[in-house]
Amino acid sequence: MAFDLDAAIRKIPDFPKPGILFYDITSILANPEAFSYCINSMVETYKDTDINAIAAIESRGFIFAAPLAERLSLPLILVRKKGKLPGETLSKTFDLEYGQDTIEIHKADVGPGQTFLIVDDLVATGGTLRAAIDLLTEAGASVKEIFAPIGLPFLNYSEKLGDVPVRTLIEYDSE
Ligand SMILES: O=P(O)(O)OC[C@H]1O[C@H](OP(=O)(O)OP(=O)(O)O)[C@H](O)[C@@H]1O
Ligand SMILES: Nc1ncnc2[nH]cnc12
Repeated sequence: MAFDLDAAIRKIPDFPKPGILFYDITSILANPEAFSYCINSMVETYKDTDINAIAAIESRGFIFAAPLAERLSLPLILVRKKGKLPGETLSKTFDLEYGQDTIEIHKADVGPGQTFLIVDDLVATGGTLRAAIDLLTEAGASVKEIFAPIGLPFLNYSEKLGDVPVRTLIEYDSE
């Protein structure tokens, strides 16, 4: 029988703002079987593909991307919130489900010849991932696919990400 990932995800109503149902991945991390299920599913999916680099979205995306990069022996590039990377950066500001943010990458670590998988924990509006795709593309790399364990397709992320396939382990239909 397939692993019951839904049962491993804590749902918190009205966090961080009224009307938002928060899908909390800390309950996956606190459950070794659930976390292994996520990482092993990713390894099986991407082990024989032509991706040659992984981009991880701060901060919860780092947790899922790092074990995958290590298991597949691929370079791991951090997409960080503004002001955290010490070297020369490219940056992008974008809208979130609940606010606005700016992300950055190190210019020196990304370039032509790289075919990226972008990893995050959850896709909501797709704003973060759209900004990450644009950054990596501006740097000369290409983005082959997006992976996040959780997807919220009712927030219409495919409108923003239609040109890049999104793979998830579980999707929720409404809040
Ligand atoms: O699809 P979107 O509407 O862009 O939203 C999804 C993003 O929002 C959350 O990150 P958040 O900015 O809350 O940061 P965190 O991982 O550091 O908590 C989540 O981890 C995704 O990165
Ligand atoms: N509803 C949600 N739950 C958890 N993380 C999120 N990031 C953006 N929207 C979210």
